[in-house]
Amino acid sequence: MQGRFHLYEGYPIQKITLPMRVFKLMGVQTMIMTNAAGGLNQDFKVGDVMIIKDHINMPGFAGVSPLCGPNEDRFGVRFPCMSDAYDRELRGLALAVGAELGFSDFLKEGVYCVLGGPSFETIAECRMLNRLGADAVGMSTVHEVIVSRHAGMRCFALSLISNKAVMDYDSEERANHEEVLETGRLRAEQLEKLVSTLVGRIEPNNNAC
Ligand SMILES: O=P(O)(O)O[C@@H]1C[C@H](O)[C@@H](CO)O1
Ligand SMILES: Nc1nc2[nH]cnc2c(=O)[nH]1
Repeated sequence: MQGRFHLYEGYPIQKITLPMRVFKLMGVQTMIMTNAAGGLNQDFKVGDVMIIKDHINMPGFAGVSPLCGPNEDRFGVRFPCMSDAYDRELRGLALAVGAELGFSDFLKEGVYCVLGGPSFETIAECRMLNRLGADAVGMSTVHEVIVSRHAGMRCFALSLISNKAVMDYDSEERANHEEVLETGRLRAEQLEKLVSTLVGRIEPNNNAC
């Protein structure tokens, strides 16, 4: 996809995730997703690339899920499991490929938390999310992962840490979209190399539904 839809743009969540079901019908077995995210983990630096190992679905806590409504049995079960949402094998492969490419210095693993946006987080929100176990915060990806997993596709996702979440009341730093875009430009070539090399190494998913 060239870009994606977001909740903050006003789309119903089922429309945001419709492309995943189209991909499933086209025969796609493995979804690879990327996003820009704010770094909550104090060990993360701007420009780090976080392999997502798990997520916290904040809108889900409030009953906002792409799977709300009658279940589409053609795609998957009513109550899909999410404890293995981010494929362990693909995460391992990405770490290995990243090491081969000399990217280990900026390749991390962690937990992504999705919020609705479009406002960036307050300092209190960042502190809370960090204490809850999130390493990065953003406005996408999780809904897409949920629908992909529901349909039996494997998922792999990367967060580019485009800015550091502000956690300190004395800080002069302010989250802003220009910094997000600039960090994206700086890492674009390496991210492209990482993903294209990874794709070249992925075996077909023989367990796909
Ligand atoms: O689509 P992603 O999650 O990569 O985009 C993030 C969330 C907002 O669209 C934007 C904020 O700068 O970056
Ligand atoms: N919610 C959120 N989304 C982002 N996308 C890029 N940076 C950020 C951030 O700091 N917070």
